[in-house]
Amino acid sequence: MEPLGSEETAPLDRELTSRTIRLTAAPDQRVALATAETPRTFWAAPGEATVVGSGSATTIRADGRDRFQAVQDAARELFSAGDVHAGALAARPRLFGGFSFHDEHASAGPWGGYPRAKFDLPRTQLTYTDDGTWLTVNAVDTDAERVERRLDAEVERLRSISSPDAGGGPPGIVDRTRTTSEANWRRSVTAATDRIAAGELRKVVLAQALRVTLARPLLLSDTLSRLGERYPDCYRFLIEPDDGAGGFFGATPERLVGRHGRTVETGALAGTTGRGETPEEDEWLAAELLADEKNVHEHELVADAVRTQLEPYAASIRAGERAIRRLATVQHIETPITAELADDVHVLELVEALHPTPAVGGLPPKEALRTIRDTEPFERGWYAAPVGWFDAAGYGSFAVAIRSAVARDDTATLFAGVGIVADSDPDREWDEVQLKYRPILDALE
Ligand SMILES: C=C(O[C@@H]1C=C(C(=O)O)C=C[C@H]1O)C(=O)O
Repeated sequence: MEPLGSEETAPLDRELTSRTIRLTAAPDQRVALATAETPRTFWAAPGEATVVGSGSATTIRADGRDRFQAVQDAARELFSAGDVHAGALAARPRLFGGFSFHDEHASAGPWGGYPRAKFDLPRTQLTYTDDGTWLTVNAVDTDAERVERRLDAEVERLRSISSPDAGGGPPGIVDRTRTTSEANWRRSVTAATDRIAAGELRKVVLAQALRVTLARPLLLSDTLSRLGERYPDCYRFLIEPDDGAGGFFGATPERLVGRHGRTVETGALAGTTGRGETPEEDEWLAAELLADEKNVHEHELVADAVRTQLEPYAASIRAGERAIRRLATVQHIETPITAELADDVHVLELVEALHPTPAVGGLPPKEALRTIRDTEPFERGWYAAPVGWFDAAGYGSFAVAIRSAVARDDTATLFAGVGIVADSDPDREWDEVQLKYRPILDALE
């Protein structure tokens, strides 16, 4: 990476020190997360190393309209002067976090402690790869000797952890409150389809929130482990505010964008049906979905928008075949899209260009976002927004934070949405929202 500041312009007290060691024995991911300091980080993604982060060596926050650029600038400064011995690529320093869905976002209610952008450099990071587990200790404004002492102490601590019991299953749900009644939903969907018919909109994704009261406190380490059993091919994440109160977590099937070298991987995921009772019924539902004009149209709007947004950056773009993505509770239409970059473009620039795709926003984007703001009676917060990580080179991986919830004390707020197009039926869309709550509801009740 091209360092931005010279020795003089990069103040010494921002210097990053990072040390890594390969562990011969490591606690499993659930135990590592259960015993981590707040704010904790968890990231598990298909084809990637799994990361458990403990505490924060430094936090980058941005609250302005230029939040994507502001995070990139702060990270460039952080990474410009460093004493980094990573040992393995996967164990290099990375910033983990995300953004709010809307540019205008209020850090209130369940979203207290969530600014418009926040990324943590974990103080201690465990990286689980196919060929071993690595421990990394990061620090800013500390001398190398202290960092090395912390590394030794952390190896000892990890060796002596006795496994906390898995908390005895899901916490259970004692009460539920919907943000949206069926009557209001019908009115909102009909208003949206009327506007689509009038040519003011082409697609809008409307969401609902569901607040549940839990019978017992939620153990997020257990919850993420349960989600991993049912959704091994999804992006599982946990982000916490600085004080650790109010974790945002989920298991999402949707990649926003990944960049490694000049290769960009993204895709379109939109169009939904349920799962069958038997393999034959699954196949029948999948075939029906792929042949359904409304769902294919809804999907193609997303695929076209992703290709168009990537074009200015790409030397080449390739879209794969439309296919079925089968999950434990639903089936989606998916089109993988890959591109080769013409230049060295930071992954956050691609995140900004793509978010929100019409899979979670709509078309035209501005009109759809205004409709979402005017219609939804709750704050989306970080729901359906980009979550993930990036490194000093501007490489990274981001998912769309759907199939998610934010939990605080004995409550959790779940979110789920659906794409509304011209011939959407309010009752069917209502049922689809309920289906999309299932991954998180099943992990809680
Ligand atoms: C908005 C959500 O899902 C999105 C909407 C889909 C649809 O309308 O078919 C499918 C997958 C996601 O892109 C959600 O799960 O909350």
